[in-house]
Amino acid sequence: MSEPRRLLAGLAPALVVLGATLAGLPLDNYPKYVIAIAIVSIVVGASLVVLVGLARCITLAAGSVMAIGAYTSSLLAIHLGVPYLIGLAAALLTGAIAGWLIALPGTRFRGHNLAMVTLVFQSVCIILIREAKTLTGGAEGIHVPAPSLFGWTVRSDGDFLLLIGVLSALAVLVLTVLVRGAFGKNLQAAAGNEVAAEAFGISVPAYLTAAFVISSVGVAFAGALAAPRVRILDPESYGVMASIFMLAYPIVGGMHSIWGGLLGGGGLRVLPEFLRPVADYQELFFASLVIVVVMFFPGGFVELIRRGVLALRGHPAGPREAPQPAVAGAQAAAAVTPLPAPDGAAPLLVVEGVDRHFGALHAVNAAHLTVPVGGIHGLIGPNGAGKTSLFNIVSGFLAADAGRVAFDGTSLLELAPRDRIRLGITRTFQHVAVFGQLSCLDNVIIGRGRNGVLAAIGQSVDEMRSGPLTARARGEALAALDAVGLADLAGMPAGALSLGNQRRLEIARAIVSDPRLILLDEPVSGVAEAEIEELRALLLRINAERRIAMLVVEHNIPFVARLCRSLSVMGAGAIVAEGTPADVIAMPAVRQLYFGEDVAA
Ligand SMILES: Nc1ncnc2c1ncn2[C@@H]1O[C@H](COP(=O)(O)OP(=O)(O)OP(=O)(O)O)[C@@H](O)[C@H]1O
Repeated sequence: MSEPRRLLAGLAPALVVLGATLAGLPLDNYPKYVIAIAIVSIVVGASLVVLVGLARCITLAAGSVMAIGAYTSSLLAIHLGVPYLIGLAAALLTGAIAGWLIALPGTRFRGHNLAMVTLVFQSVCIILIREAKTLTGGAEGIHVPAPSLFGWTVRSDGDFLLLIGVLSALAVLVLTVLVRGAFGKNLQAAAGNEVAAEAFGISVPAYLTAAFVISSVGVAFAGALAAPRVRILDPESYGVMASIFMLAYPIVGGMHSIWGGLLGGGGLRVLPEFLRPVADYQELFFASLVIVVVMFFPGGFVELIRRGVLALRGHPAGPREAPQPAVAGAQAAAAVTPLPAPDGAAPLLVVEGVDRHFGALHAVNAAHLTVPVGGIHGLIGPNGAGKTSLFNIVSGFLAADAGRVAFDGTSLLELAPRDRIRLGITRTFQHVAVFGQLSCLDNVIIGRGRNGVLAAIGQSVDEMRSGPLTARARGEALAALDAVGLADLAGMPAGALSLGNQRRLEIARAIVSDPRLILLDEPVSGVAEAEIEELRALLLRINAERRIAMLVVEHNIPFVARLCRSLSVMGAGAIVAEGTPADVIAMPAVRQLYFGEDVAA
């Protein structure tokens, strides 16, 4: 996408909100009111896209969070005479606290358990507001004074529309930057595949907490914006039905883009105006709409519009993978052979005396192995031998009971998986773990490993204006994609690639951070026979050109034998043989253990 188009795409949702505001100003009072309330719902919808769409966390607490924003700004104005803008800022703060409080238990649960957690928060909040009568006016409600800013008292419907429209456009702009930028992409990665996300420096709990906080800040802000316009605040308006209605915004609009929030929030808020003749059946209509969307258009209105546009352009099927690109050098695959082991290469990864029990089962028993700098070491063994357990201990996804795992002298056992990338260790996965909804380019950018929450927020701002961080990240990622022959597919959603290309994408993601060691977990599992030799050539080329060491767990013995310079064989949790592939595979004990051959015969 060209730079002006990228900027315009980032600004477009906020411009639509401003456009709706300007279009509403000449209208009568009632349409002005409807548009103002619809714009507030757009802010709610866009905020919920962050939590419900990108982070895939269900919430039934949006009503209470909106109430928290509304009551914060209003009570400060009523009881302390706090100016409107400071009240709005306070609503952002209480919204953030509410999001953080929900996240404390919320990040540990998913699905119906999370729904229950948020429902409890919702109920407790509404009960507290109702019972704190002297402060909040209780169930009877409390009158909110007209806000005033810099001497301008906001009274008329036009004034309210202008105020709400401008501030909402700002909120939508901020949310757009976050959703479209590195923060939104990393959040989708965290929600899509926690293990892969953690392996590339994305702290899943930190991102989910940030999603709860950002989403709650947006919803509370919307509550504070709307409060003076609705004039009387009462707790029942923010009850569980309101929460359910708000949850429908991203579901109906579309969960993965800010436009879903706009279409869902704005659309569902305006729809009742068109349903007035059948007002008694409104709720039935809404329920049916949600069911129809979930069943037939899980991508919501956004998906429906996208399909329509593609159909008009004559591409009804959406993005498709182009014919398989040739990997540079693949033609010469058969000629690529492992280099001899680097003479006297220093040990890079050292595993010593590692133990792991599962109950009475001794799954890893005093295991040891060494991968030298620039070496390619294979780990083989029959099913259940303990290879995956040992691999997971090395990659940090399984704790060891005893032993030592050191990388270039640094002990790894105390490090979280996401911290290993900083040392220069990356990995691929037995079951390919690309982030399917993100483009190949974004998958590889995540592989750079600079994925802390604050860094991603900074990167999101940089991406909006295509600053130097973005240019560098894209340049490095494109180079890595080029190295594996996928540069032409950079913009393609990773989930649309063939399995062989997803394996290559994983390799690009693993090499982009310039690691010193890649842990390859069954790299040719499920790959078509014809592509295995290409992948072997690719790995050998990467090893030779970038001097990246590799530890490979694999069942495909011919592949391992032609890729690796040294092998360890596991049997019943222990390392039972090691040496060059030719020597190891020729050992009678290994043939018996691995291939079940009768050595005595
Ligand atoms: N989380 C777990 N809980 C209990 N037992 C486990 C667990 N993970 C592995 N095991 C057991 O530990 C032993 C070693 O399993 P592991 O998966 O490490 O072997 P493997 O060599 O990788 O096998 P495969 O090649 O089939 O993947 C097996 O008996 C397995 O059933």
